Amino acid sequence: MTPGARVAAAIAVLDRIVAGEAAEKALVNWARSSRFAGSADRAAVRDHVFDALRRMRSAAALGGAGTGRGLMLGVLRGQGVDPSTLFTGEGHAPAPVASDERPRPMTDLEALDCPDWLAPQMRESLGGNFAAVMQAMQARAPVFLRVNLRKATVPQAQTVLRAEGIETHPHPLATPALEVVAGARRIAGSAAYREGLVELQDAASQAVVQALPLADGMRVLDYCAGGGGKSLAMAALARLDLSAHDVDPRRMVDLPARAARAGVPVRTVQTAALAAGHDLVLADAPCSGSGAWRRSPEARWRLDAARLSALVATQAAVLDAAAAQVAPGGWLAYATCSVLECENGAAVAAFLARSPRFRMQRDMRLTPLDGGDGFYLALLRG
Ligand SMILES: C[S@@+](CC[C@H](N)C(=O)[O-])C[C@H]1O[C@@H](n2cnc3c(N)ncnc32)[C@H](O)[C@@H]1O
Repeated sequence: MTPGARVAAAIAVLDRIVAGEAAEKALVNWARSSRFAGSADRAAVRDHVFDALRRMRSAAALGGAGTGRGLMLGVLRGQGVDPSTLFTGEGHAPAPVASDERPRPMTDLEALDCPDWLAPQMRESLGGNFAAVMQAMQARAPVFLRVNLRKATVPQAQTVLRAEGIETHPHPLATPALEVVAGARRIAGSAAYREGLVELQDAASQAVVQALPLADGMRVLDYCAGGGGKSLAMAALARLDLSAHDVDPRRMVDLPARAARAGVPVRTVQTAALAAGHDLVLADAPCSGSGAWRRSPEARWRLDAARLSALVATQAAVLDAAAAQVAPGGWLAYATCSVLECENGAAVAAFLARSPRFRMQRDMRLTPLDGGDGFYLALLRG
């Protein structure tokens, strides 16, 4: 595909997303109906689409319309690319830019790609960092790996990765964290990945696990395990008696194979089989994902006030249920990948007010300005 044809494909995919289709589904549907597209084409179209989703408001203003075409015009203008070099009308490229397809002025919140309704809460949560964090979330997220310290040291993993064309730098957010600076698309096929030397995991997610008071022999429950990213990271740090649980056990289907590849023991547990008395329970609760909007940019536009209140209610229920699994004197660790205080400090304050058995020991707030996703962690002792 020519660069112009890739832009035209992104416009078609964006039109479907604007009409309500989920981004991943729209991309898969496009790829299925475009067998001529190779992997480099698919990657380029995906990058265009996700660049537009990260900047939907500012791109619409720069492109003069909120359609797929307007968004792509705006994305290119925002990147300093003259759209007329791609909108040529030749072959499969989009039609030439018309004289009325001009940028229009934008508000401060449009320029920051912040939904109007959420701005007051975002400002209150982020204080003086509001604009800088919103700007950081307009960019692509770095790719991070977690070195599995059970199998390799950080320099050893770097050497193996380099031999496969993957260049990395250690990242200060967490000891096993590597930022990938070249060759990211080779990771999934690399021996280092297949043999469990490294896992894909955001550096802030790794920092959250590193901040947990883990020690050999502890009985630990990952209460909201999902795919088990944090279970695996915990198991790599200490020799634990570790159980992974999720209200939706289908999310954990790949976990036994991932644990085997990593060479760590993780037991998956159904809700009915949960047995209280854990030294540490991690509740990595479902949340708005407002710290991870670089990675999942659609979430920013799909969130609304009703969904946010429902999430806060779920977080309260998760905290109460997870707390019941903590042994006397044990730890309850509450985490979200949100930067919103209603899901973070306020959720924990409300929990502590109704659960006098627990005391706050420390908490940690990370934003994309620290390099990884936005994350919150509260360590409570019961
Ligand atoms: C943020 S994700 C977990 C991500 C995972 N810990 C990781 O690091 O890859 C939240 C998970 O909580 C689960 N969940 C939602 N409600 C829950 C509940 N009431 N009890 C337990 N898990 C729940 C969801 O199914 C989802 O997999």
